[in-house]
Amino acid sequence: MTATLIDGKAFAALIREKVATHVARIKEAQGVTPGLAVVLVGDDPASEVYVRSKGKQTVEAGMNSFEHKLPVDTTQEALLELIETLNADPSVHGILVQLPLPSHLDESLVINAIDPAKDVDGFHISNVGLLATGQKSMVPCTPLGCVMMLRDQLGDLSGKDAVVIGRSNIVGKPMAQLLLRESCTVTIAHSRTKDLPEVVKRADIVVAAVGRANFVQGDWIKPGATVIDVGINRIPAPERGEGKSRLVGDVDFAAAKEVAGAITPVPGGVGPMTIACLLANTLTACCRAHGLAEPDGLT
Ligand SMILES: Nc1nc2c(c(=O)[nH]1)N[C@@H](CN(C=O)c1ccc(C(=O)N[C@@H](CCC(=O)O)C(=O)O)cc1)CN2
Repeated sequence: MTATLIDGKAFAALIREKVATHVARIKEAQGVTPGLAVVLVGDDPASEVYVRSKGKQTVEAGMNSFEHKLPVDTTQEALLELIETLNADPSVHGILVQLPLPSHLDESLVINAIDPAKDVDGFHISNVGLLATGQKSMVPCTPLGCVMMLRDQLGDLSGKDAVVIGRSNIVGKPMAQLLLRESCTVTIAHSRTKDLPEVVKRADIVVAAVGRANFVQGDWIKPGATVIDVGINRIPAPERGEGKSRLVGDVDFAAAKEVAGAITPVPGGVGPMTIACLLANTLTACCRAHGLAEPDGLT
């Protein structure tokens, strides 16, 4: 059996189109333009690429992009001051601080300084609590993208057995909450889980978010299961030439695709959905701030 490939790149393009259409509508009808402020501290090359991409896609969707690049030795005080300013700025509907932050900065303190209504990453403790208690919140972008792809692939998710491998605050835990919201039966597995292959084998839905290249083996997958690979791991690829590398996920894709019913590739699966969902969250935050109707299917 060869699995259906879930094309995250194409799906993300559809989400961006939907966002752009709604943005054009509220600009025309209400004179409101959603604005996203992205804060980058330091010069991590991967973060610079993601931030550039966020700015470009924000503008392409018709929204305002405000980029704040701060030096690596920025103090906590200066960063908190910038966040205060952005919190108070009515043209900014979404604020995102690119992670990881340099090690001298306290990530939790910084994230929790963002106005929860503008927290388009959904990482603020208030949004975490709202999501966990089934209330309206801002939802973290990567898990939101995963659930959108699952709904598109499977329709109603209720009653499905889902395993999330990984318990990070950014992906694993919110992913589990979102699957619960969809009425799945959810297991969160992690490094101490006993008989992980057996646990995974029971699942109709497998979400791999462990950050270990090719960790999930093909023979762990239940035939016909849907596999969402959140991992982005760069590994050496000497076959491409000296010093070359390539991206792989947390799932052994070649083996898993022979067993699964559907699977996301890496690259081109979950990754592109992250930024598309950031645009969707920015639009949602703007609509909420102005008391406007929220677009369907983006939360
Ligand atoms: N504040 C945040 N920081 C970080 C987040 C986040 O959601 N909020 N997520 C990641 C990085 N990230 C966005 O910020 C991100 C990662 C990957 C992709 C993506 O499209 N990946 C491509 C491959 C890209 C490549 O070739 O290197 C793919 O998987 O196809 C987009 C966004 C950490 N920080």
